[in-house]
Amino acid sequence: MQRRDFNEYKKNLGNKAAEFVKSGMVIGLGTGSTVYYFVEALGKKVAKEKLDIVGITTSNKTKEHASSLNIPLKSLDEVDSIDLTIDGADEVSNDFHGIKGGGGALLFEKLVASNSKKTVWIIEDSKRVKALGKYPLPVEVVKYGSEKLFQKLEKRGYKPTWRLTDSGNNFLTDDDNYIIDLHLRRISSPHEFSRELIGLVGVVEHGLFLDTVDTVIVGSKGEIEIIDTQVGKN
Ligand SMILES: O=C[C@H](O)[C@H](O)[C@H](O)COP(=O)(O)O
Repeated sequence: MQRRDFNEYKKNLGNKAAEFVKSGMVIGLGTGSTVYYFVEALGKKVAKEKLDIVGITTSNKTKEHASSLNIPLKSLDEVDSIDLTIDGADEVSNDFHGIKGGGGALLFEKLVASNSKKTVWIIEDSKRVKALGKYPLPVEVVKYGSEKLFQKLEKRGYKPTWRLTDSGNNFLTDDDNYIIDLHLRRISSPHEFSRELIGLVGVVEHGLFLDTVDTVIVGSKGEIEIIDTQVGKN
């Protein structure tokens, strides 16, 4: 598929997601190239309809983008809860678990999602999979001792790689941590694996988003499908 078509998909997804936003809401603003179009659409909607909303961002990048469009923003600790979060995802399984963090924003995204009454993901159809794991699983780790942690993950057969910048330095998250990507191919028991990763000292968070999403908006061949996942919040 051509890049232009991809961007068209993302634009349609962003516009559709903006329809979910109503005046008076506190809105979680995800991160990524698909959410970019949602933020664009939201900015237009705020200006045109004089919507009274507050956005809670999940990355510095989204914060800059939303501010440039005059979307009113607050930090997570300044609000009681979030009514609705719109975010992207890297992979979504048939049972609606996801891998996120391709852009490195997993920690703040998970904080925002776990404080949201409703979470919506906007994805292209190609991101739907039977089982998670083909997409590298990001693990955010503190810098200190991270080489030891890397070796531990290697010994367990999880095929870790350091997330690097184009200039070859360690990628730094907005919270100033490193990311190790795990190349697993298939995660057969995501809940068990989530507990295992979180149990490792030095792991701050990982990109498995389990039992999180209420609605998935999928873009395929110019069509948009809205799937209510019926996933109960934990
Ligand atoms: O850290 C980044 C986020 O989890 C993104 O939501 C995810 O990587 C999907 O991004 P995109 O819409 O650019 O594919």
